[in-house]
Amino acid sequence: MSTAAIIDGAGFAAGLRARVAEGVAAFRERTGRAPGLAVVLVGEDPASQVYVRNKGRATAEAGMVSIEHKLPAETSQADLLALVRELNADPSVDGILVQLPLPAQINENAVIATIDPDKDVDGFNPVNVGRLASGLHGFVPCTPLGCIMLLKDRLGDLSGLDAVVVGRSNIVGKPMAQLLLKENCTVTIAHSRTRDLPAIVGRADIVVAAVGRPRMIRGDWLKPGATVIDVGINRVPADEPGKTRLVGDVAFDEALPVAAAITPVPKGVGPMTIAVLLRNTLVSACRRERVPVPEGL
Ligand SMILES: NC(=O)C1=CN([C@@H]2O[C@H](COP(=O)(O)OP(=O)(O)OC[C@H]3O[C@@H](n4cnc5c(N)ncnc54)[C@H](OP(=O)(O)O)[C@@H]3O)[C@@H](O)[C@H]2O)C=CC1
Ligand SMILES: Nc1nc(=O)c2c([nH]1)NC[C@@H]1CN(c3ccc(C(=O)N[C@@H](CCC(=O)O)C(=O)O)cc3)C=[N+]21
Ligand SMILES: [Mg+2]
Repeated sequence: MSTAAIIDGAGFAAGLRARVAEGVAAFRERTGRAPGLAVVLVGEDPASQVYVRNKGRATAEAGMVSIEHKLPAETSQADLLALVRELNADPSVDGILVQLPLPAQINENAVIATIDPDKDVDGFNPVNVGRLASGLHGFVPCTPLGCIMLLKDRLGDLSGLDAVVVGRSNIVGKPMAQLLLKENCTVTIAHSRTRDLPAIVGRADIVVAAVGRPRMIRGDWLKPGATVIDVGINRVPADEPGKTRLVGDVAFDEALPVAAAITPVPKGVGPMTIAVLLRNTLVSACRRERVPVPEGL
C-alpha cells in the first residue's frame, strides 16, 4: 500500500523567511530603515500568546522591527480604535495585525475596517477582501496564501482540478476559495449546513480543511490520490495525563494510505502563516517607500 508524501510546511516556510530576510536587507540598504510590523493583542488568550511570540521571533530574525501592543482584556472599543488610528498614522509602521478573536465588548468588523488598507497585512479589511474578489492587487490573507504556495509547489498548475474547501470563515475558508478560483480550480465550499460532506469531499483532487474540529475529516472520505491541506489547529489531551498535543481537522493516520500528499499538524500550514505575514509586511514597506518589490516572494 502506498503512503502519502508529507508536505514540509515548516521547511518551505523557512525558505520563504530566508528570501524575505534578503529582501529586508536590500530594503534597509536603500531606505535606511527596517520594515515595521505592529501586532496588537487584547487579553490573554493563551493560544494567541503563542502565535504572537512566534511572530515576534520570526520578525526579528528577518531583520524587521516588531512592535507589540498588549492591552488588557477589558480594553474598550474606543481605546482600541484610537490605537489603530495611531498606528495608521505612524510612518515607521508598515503592517498592522490585530490578533483575533477580540473580547466580546469589541466589534471586530469595526476594528478591521479602521486598519489602513495599505497596512492591512492580514488582508481582512473589506477593501482588500473586495480587491481579492475583483482580481485587483491588495493584501491576501496569510493562511490561504500560504496554502496556495504549498499546493503550487507540490502540484504545479492547478487548472481544472476539483477543490473542496471545508469551512467558510472570512479568515480562511472564503479567501481560500477565491484563491483556488483564481488558479482555475473548480471550487466547492462546504460548511456546517452541507449535506453529505463525505460525498462532497470524496470528489476533490484538493481538500482544504478549515473547520476547527479535531480529526473530523476521515481517511475513507478522500478520493485516492487527493492532496490534503489541513489548516486546523486543535489542542487535545495527549496520551500522557495532564498534557496536550495539537491535531488537525483531518484524521492524519487514516489519510496517509489514501492521499497522495498531506500537510502535517504541527509543522504544516501554521509556519506558512507566519512566513507569509513577514512577506506581506516587506511588500507593504516596499510599496510605501516606492521601491521595487523583490521577485520570487
Ligand atoms: N494554521 C493556521 O495558521 C491557522 C489555523 N486556523 C485554524 O483553522 C481552523 C478554522 O479556523 P477558522 O476558519 O477561523 O474557524 P471558524 O470557526 O471561524 O470557521 C469554521 C468553519 O467550519 C465550519 N464547520 C463547523 N463545523 C462543521 C461541520 N461539522 N461540518 C462542516 N463544516 C463545519 C463552519 O460552518 P458555519 O459557517 O456553517 O458555522 C465554519 O464555516 C481552526 O482550527 C483554527 O484554529 C485558523 C487560522 C490560521
Ligand atoms: N489577525 C489574526 N491573524 C492571524 O493570522 C491569526 C489570528 N488573528 N488569530 C489566530 C490565528 C491562528 N494563527 C496561527 C499562526 C501560527 C501558527 C503556528 O505557528 N503554528 C505552528 C506551531 C503551533 C504551536 O505549537 O502552538 C505549527 O502549526 O507548526 C498557528 C496558527 C494565526 N491566526
Ligand atoms: Mg468579538
